[in-house]
Parts: sequence; structure tokens; C-alpha cells
Amino acid sequence: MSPSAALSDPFYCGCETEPKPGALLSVDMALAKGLALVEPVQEVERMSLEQAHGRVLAEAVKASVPLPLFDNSAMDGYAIRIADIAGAGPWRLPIVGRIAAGDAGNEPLPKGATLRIFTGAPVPPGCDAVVMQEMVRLEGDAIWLDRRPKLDENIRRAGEDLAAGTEIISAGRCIGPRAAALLAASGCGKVAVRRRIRVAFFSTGSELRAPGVPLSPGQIWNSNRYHLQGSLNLPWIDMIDMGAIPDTPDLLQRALEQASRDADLVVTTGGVSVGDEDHMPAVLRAAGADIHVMKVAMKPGKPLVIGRIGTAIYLGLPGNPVSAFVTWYVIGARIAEALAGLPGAAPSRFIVRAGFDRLRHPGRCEFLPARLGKYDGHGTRTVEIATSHVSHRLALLGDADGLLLIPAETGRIQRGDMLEFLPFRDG
Ligand SMILES: Nc1nc2c(c(=O)[nH]1)N[C@H]1C(S)=C(S)[C@@H](COP(=O)(O)OP(=O)(O)OC[C@H]3O[C@@H](n4cnc5c(N)ncnc54)[C@H](O)[C@@H]3O)O[C@H]1N2
Ligand code: MOO
Repeated sequence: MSPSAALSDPFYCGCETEPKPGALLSVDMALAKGLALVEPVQEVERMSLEQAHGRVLAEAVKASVPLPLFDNSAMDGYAIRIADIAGAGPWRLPIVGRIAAGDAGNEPLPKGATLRIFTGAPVPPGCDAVVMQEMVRLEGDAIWLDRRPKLDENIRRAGEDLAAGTEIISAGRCIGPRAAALLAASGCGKVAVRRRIRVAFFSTGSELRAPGVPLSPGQIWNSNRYHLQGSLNLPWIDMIDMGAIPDTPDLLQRALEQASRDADLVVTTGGVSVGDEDHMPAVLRAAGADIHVMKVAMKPGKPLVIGRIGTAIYLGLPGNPVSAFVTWYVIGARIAEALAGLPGAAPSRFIVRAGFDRLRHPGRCEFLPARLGKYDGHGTRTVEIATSHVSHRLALLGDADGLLLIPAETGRIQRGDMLEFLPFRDG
């Protein structure tokens, strides 16, 4: 994927200055540099549609048949030929047959008669209207009709939804419920999908223990591992969960080298800042990594590393749990999507109005956990934030409706200002 494609839907977060040595990269530039490293997986697997839910389609699919497949009735009623009811009504038509869904429906309609027909049943040749049963009066084996139906009334004509040969789903689309229904309706029982991408991940930190394990003083329960398990739990991803590795350079290097051999994408959390116990930059150098991004003009999420180790892309997320979440959400997920062959689309966003006043230092754009408030009477909702010091505050993130984007150059936000909001779709 070219960087320009990645930038087709940028964040306009205001930090898009040219990078100077040592300066922070804008979010869009960091993303573009990450996407420039991506070569989407090429291997293709063929499987039944049943097994392919949520996978990435490798080839476009064309309809081999028209949809609907044949002319059929949209209602339970009576099939007629309009030319048979000449002059002024009411008209009496004897019922000469019955066609239900699943019948071949090729019996001809004698002149001046009608056929009982049900929703989905084929409309026999020569019939050009179906009259709803509520619109007729039944008398013995005949119906009385008061109104002349319109041509094609209640008939779903073959091909009116889709002509045979039309591309129904393009390559790179995720087979979600809508795509699956369309493929199935078109008779496509087998599909070609890209292989799953392999994502290896581990948390760094000697303080980390698994949730539920008793803690000694100074220790905490690992949350980033579980955030990533949840984020990577997708049909197009094979997860390689390597757990937590203590802040010991040898162990980190071994884990990194193993991960880069096994995976297309390696994700770590923590150890990417400047402290003596932040070993990842040195470990990456020792493992022969090419580093393309080191620091990004975003808050939270400044210490974000993107690079390559052998054939794998490396993504070093900051250790603070909200920083790890935001950097994955805004940048990491899009790199993973691009690797899988999905067209990387920015998280959806819409305009909200600030429900608060705030002065801030311009420089980094912010992605802040925020809650939506009331509608303002013009279809726009207000938004509230608790604070901008969010990087460790998982409870704020847990309670948020989405992330509020504050552009880098903004120094003052006044109640009522329009801002962009990235809504969460899940927990
Ligand atoms: N002198 C400076 N110090 C820091 C800077 C800086 O620019 N200069 N940047 C700060 C920012 S911003 C961030 S974000 C953090 C990022 O640090 P690291 O990526 O090196 O992360 P750690 O130091 O390993 O951990 C930070 C924090 O997060 C906790 N943590 C780590 N992993 C997990 C996990 N899996 N589950 C739950 N919590 C985790 C860890 O205990 C620390 O509290 O650096 C600032 N410092
Ligand atoms: O990524 Mo740090 O995110 O600003 O706390």
C-alpha cells in the first residue's frame, strides 16, 4: 500500500510538520511510515463460505446468476394477466392452479383465469401482476377483482437486484454478515481468502503478574496483554501470545528474535521510553531492527516505535495502558489491517461539540477518553473529558464512549467548539 493511500483519510491533528532530526513525527506521518513497511500477505486459501466468516476475500467475486434468479411473487395472492381484464370491473377470474415457493411454476395461465400464488413462488410466463389476497373477494373457486393492477405489480423481476456478471464483492473486503449473505444468495459456496496474518505479542516489565495471581509489593497485574488479546481476537489474525517478559535485555532480545521469526507483526508494550529500565531501543538495535518511527506527536502515546526486524514489522507500544490502547487503536490496528490485505480505513469519527472550556499547550494532538452528552438540538452531541492526564487511567477508558481528538495546534477549547470524536464500537 502506498503512503498516499494511507493518507487519503488523515486525522488533520495539526502535527503534520516535516520531521526534523529528533523531532516528534505527526500521527499521519508515523502511520504513513508504518504502512510503507507493509507488504500484504499473498498466500491464498480456498474454503467453504461457512469457514470464511470474517476472513479477507483474496479475489473479487462476480455474480454467476442474476438476482432474483427468476421472476417471483412479492406477496401471497393471485397471479393474473392484465390484458385479460378488459372493460370496466369488477372482474371474476376462476382459480385454475396453485404455485408455492419451491414449485417450478411453469404451468401456463389460461386466458381469463388466475393462479393462487405465494411469496417467493415463480411467476409463470405470461403473468404480469400479482394481486394481494387482501385486495380480492373469494367466491368458491374464483376471485372478484375491483381494481385493475399496475403492470408488474408485486412481481420481483429476475435480475432487478443484480445482473449476472456484476462484481458483487471486491478483493480485500472482510466477509462480514452482509457479504456472506450476498455470496450465499449468488450461489458462491467456496471462496478464496488471504491467509491469516500472524501477530506475536508480549508485554515487557518485571512488575507484571497475571490477573488473579497474588502480588508482592511493587507488582501490578498485567492489563496490556489482555487488551491486546481482545483487540487481536479477529478471524483474520493468528495470535501468538508470548505473555510477559521481565526487564532483562537478554530475555527481551531472545523473545523479540523468536517473535520476528514466527510472525508478520510483532507487538510489544512497555520499555520504549528513556529510563534505565526501558530496554527495548537497545534490544531492537541488538536484534538488527530498522527503526522508522521513534516518537510521535500524540498524547497519550509519544514513545511509539515502528520498525522492521527481518521480515516482520515491529510495533513497540508504550507501557502505560491507555497509551498502549490509543496507539494500537489509531496506528497499530491499521498496520495490521493493511498486512491482512484490508484497505486500512481510519476509525470512524464524527463531529461533537466541546462541553467544557480548557487551556492547553499546543504541540501534540490528543486522543482523550471522552463521554458523549446530550444532543444540542441541531443533531450534534456534546462531549466531556475528565482530564488530559490519562495515560494510566484505565477506569476512564473503560467508562468512555470513544476518543476525542484535539488538534495539536489548539491552545484553547471553548464550550461549543466543534471537535472530532472516534466512537468505540465494543467494550
Ligand atoms: N523521563 C521521561 N520519562 C518518561 C517519558 C519521557 O519522555 N521522559 N515518557 C513517558 C511516557 S509519555 C510514557 S507513555 C511512558 C512510556 O514508558 P514505556 O513504554 O517505557 O513503559 P514502561 O516504563 O515499561 O511502563 C510505563 C507504565 O506502564 C505500566 N505498564 C507497563 N506495562 C504494563 C502492562 N502490561 N500492564 C499494565 N501496566 C503496564 C508500568 O508499570 C508503568 O507504570 O514513559 C513515561 N516516562
Ligand atoms: O504516551 Mo505517554 O502517553 O504521553 O503517557
